[in-house]
Amino acid sequence: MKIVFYLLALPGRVRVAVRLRPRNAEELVADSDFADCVELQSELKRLKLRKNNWDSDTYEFDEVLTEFASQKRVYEVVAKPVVESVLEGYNGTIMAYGQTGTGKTFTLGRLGEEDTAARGIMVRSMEDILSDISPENDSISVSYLQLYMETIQDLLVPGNDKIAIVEDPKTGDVSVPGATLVEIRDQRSFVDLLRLGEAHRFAANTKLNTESSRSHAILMVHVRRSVKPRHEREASISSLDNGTSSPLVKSLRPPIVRKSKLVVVDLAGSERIDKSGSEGHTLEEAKSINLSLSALGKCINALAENSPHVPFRDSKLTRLLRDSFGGTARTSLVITIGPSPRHRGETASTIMFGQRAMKVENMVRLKEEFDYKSMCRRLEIELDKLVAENERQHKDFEDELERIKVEAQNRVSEAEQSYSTALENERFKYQKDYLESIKKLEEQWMMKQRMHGNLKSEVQPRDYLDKNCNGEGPTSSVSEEVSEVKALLQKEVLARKSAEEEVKNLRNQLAQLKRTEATGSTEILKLHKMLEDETYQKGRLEEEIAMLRSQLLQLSLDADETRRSLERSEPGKVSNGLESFMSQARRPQVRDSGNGQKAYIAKLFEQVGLQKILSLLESEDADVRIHAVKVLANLAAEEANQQRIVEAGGLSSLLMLLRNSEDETIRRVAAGALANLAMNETNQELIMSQGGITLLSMAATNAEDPQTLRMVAGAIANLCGNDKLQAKLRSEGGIRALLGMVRCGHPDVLAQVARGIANFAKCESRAYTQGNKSGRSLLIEDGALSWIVKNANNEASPIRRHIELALCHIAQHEVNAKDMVNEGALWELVRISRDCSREDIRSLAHRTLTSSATFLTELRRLRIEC
Ligand SMILES: Nc1ncnc2c1ncn2[C@@H]1O[C@H](COP(=O)(O)OP(=O)(O)OP(=O)(O)O)[C@@H](O)[C@H]1O
Repeated sequence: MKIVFYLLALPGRVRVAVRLRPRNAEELVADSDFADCVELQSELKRLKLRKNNWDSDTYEFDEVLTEFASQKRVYEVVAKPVVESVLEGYNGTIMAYGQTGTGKTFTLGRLGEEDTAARGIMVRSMEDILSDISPENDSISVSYLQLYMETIQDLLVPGNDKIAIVEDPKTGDVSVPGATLVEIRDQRSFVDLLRLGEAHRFAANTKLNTESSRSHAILMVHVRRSVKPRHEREASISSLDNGTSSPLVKSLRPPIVRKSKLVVVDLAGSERIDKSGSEGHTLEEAKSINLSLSALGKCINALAENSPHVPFRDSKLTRLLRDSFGGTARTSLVITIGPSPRHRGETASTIMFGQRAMKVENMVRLKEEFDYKSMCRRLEIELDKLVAENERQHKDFEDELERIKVEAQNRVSEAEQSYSTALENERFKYQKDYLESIKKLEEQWMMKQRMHGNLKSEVQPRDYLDKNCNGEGPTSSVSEEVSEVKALLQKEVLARKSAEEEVKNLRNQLAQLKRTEATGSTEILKLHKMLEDETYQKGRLEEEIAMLRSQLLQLSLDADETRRSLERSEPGKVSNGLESFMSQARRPQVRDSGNGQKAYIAKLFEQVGLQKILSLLESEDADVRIHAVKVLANLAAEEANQQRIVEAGGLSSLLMLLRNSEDETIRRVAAGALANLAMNETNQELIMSQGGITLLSMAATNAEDPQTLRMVAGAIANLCGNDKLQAKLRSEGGIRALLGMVRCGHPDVLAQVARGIANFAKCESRAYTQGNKSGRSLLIEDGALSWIVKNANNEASPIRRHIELALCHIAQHEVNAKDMVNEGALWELVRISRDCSREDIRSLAHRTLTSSATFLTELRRLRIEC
């Protein structure tokens, strides 16, 4: 998608210069006895065309260039202004028209290689272009075409015959997308290219058995320049980008480019229109030249006469030049004439062509477009970087995983090793013990045998051992040892099994770890986000619970206190009521819901009395004051209580708290209570008359806590909805206080600010309609418009809806239209009229756009349909 902005549209007439060629050798001889057919008065910019010896017609041109005019001067008056405006971003056309041999190619196409003073317009134009652009940011490319017999030929790549003319239906811009485009980096390469083009033109003409004057040569120079985004150019909007944008955000902002085009056209010799047949050219060729040049003449006639139909489609030449005549380009035409009286007819017709062309008005336009291509390139680089970074991190992760795996394996094999060594040692130890025991038994047996002189007995030590091992006597201890050893062995076997089990588990865990590694990072991110949300929610809930608990507790304390003080003043009279409140307050259903609490407070209000609650606002005890103001705020939330609160002086007390209290909670709750009271029109006036807006503005400046700011903004927003208070509210700083609170950025605060602005805009709109207001909106005066425009498409719908309404209200009055256009509000109105989900706002925006002359002009200029 391409987004094009049209920034400036200026009317510009086609400029026409006439250039006289000096007599050539033939004319010097043949016409030696005759005067020139023209007389030039260059200072007066006049040309006299002789009718006969005594009479002549006089014509005025934008420039009259005599036969002595240098190529430099011709460039400066004919081409330089066009080249300069091409460099500023406008399209430009320079064209030469005239009879064959009168110097069109001399004027436009001379390369001036031997004599630099002879350089023509094409070469000089490129010199100026190349010296003005910045090679790093800008680019120049060129295509060179020939139009012969209604066929477009590519002079840079002769085989290329697929060149169509494309007209942009919206902008009217003409392009030839099939033409070869060659990028130009220096003057040398451009001159080489012109030479190549001329060679191809010559070859093509030879092949077609024609000559140059029968074809039109068209050089197109495309200039593409980067421009700073408008907001960088206009320091006034610097708040939009105060250097805090991240590089990624910056890279998402597409650069802006200006694309312009310089077209230099060397037309075919004009006399062919009349003489083609008589000079023996083929009928087809003559027809073709006739067709294109006479079509051009017809278009110029139609444009000069402001005719509703201009026959651009009659020939390829006129289609190609559509934006040069009556279009968006700055156009300069040089008509070339010869001096010979023999060609007076052709000269006269050339002069008439020039005269008519002078009447053609163009509307030159500056356009910029977002350079999505280069943004894409930039994003691709950014993406490559991110991918590389991601790969690097992935590799680090893999390496780390591998390291942990190796470490785990090492530990496992170490454990296995130490386990088997320990097992081996144990086994060895027990075997040793066992053998020693056997040895001991054998020695005992030997000793016994010796003692009983029974050495010859048949019984062998091994039998003795066996017997003892099987049963009673000294062998029983050995058998115990053996079974102990067995048990130990058994234990070791089990320990080994469990170690093996553990190793297996560790391996499984490693495998598991590998499997989950792919999804691991996204899961962690998700969990992280969930955790953050949960923590935030938990914090809020905890805050709410703490507040409710403290309210509940304090209510019972207050009730106690009130009861005691009432008992002291009117013993027995209200004690039953307070007793019952105390018990109610302690009953669990009080905690159940807001409704239960409200009912409880209402009953407290009934029975304890408002005066008592108000007197607690001045209590010595800060906690008592806090809870008294909370009770009051709860009461003020009920419309039924509001009048009584105000009559009892509650409004003044709340304002006093807002002014004097050093406790943020008290100020917050007092502002909340004021916001509730400010829903009623009478209260609004009372609040204002008691300096409420100044106090609320002070609170808005000093508070940091979003909840306090929300309450303050809510109170001011309600006051903004009162038609009678508009001027006072603004003069006492209400609008600025509202706008100041947007610093907090909390969506709840922004929603209240937006509501206040919408209320204010609605009242103002009513005042305009009733004739009570003229002049710019006070919101604009106080600088609210840029914030409004910036937030008109805020993603939070409560903010967006209020702002959309505010914009529609402000836009309804023509006096605001210019500021709205300048601040970019028009785009938002167009968006609202197209995309807003609420039909009433959508149609309000549409009505507003179509009923304002300023908006309609701007929309037309920007070619936006509404
Ligand atoms: N202002 C001038 N001063 C000196 N010589 C000129 C001037 N203009 C044209 N000539 C010479 O006149 C001859 C014809 O000029 P040129 O080829 O530019 O005419 P042309 O209008 O382009 O003709 P064609 O329509 O046939 O292409 C050339 O030899 C050129 O050098």
